[in-house]
Amino acid sequence: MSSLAASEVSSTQTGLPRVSLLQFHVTEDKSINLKTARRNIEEAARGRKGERKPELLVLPEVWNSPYATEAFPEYAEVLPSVEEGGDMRGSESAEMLSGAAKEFGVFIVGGSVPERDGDDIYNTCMVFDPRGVLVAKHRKVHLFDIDVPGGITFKESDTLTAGGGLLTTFDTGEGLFGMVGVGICYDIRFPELALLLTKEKDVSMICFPGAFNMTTGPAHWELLQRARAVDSQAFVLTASPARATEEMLEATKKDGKFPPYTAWGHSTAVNPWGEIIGSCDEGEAIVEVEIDVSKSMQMKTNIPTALQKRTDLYSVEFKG
Ligand SMILES: O=C(O)CCC(=O)C(=O)O
Repeated sequence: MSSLAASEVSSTQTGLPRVSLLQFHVTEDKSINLKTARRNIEEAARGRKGERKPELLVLPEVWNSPYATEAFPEYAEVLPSVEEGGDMRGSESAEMLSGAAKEFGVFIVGGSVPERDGDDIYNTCMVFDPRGVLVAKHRKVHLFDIDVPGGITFKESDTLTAGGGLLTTFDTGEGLFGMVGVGICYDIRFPELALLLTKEKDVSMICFPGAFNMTTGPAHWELLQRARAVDSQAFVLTASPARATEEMLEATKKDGKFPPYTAWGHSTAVNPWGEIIGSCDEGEAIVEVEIDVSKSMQMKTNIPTALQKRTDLYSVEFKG
């Protein structure tokens, strides 16, 4: 069981809304993953004694399945759609997230899970509101296909299809976080996505469930979050799976079913000024932070880059 790390939490009770980032271990056993996620949601949603409870939780990328292209088709579920009112019956992961959101009265950015839709498999994030209603669904737009010799080779497109909807948002209301955007992991490398979320949807916060690795994690994870926060002038929040222990990696190798994946961890929250306001290391953790959304508006007013674009010379265009 993970625990709230005191050093990661603001000690003052300011009355500002809060967000918790959930970082937990993922195994090959889906039923264990579901229980672990549920237990972490419950622990995070209770908050710290005597302090305001978090209003929004963020789970990691691919938390119900091993992070392996071979595993995605096997673990994929038919997920509800926002348009059809969110019928959860095809998905035990959606059912769990929706039930927990309702029980604890909290927004849940449900990390991501493999989604089956006909012959296609997507890497999909579902967002539930405090009534347990599915309010947004983001299919990872930019697939993680990279080859860094001596580092990491990964090709999500071996089994996944890229999502076709770039700008995924949900509204939490003015008293909380306003408009919130969603991307998944590799999506964070594309500044256009964050810029368009600000330009078209005026978000003040962007959540990126992610699972960086031991090559690009130390080099780029924090850098990309701080960069996206500054260029979109919004809070950036990430949640990663906890890094597998040596024991867990050995067991995965011995079992031989799926190649082991070593996540970088380090779930992090960054404010629009580019400062880290909460983070953890590679182990299981719940990172709880206060969010003052007025900081996003302040940045947009004080350093009005959105109004100063030389659109006569260049543009970043949304094609719908
Ligand atoms: O961009 C990276 O370096 C890692 C991305 C990743 O792990 C992912 O998209 O799942």
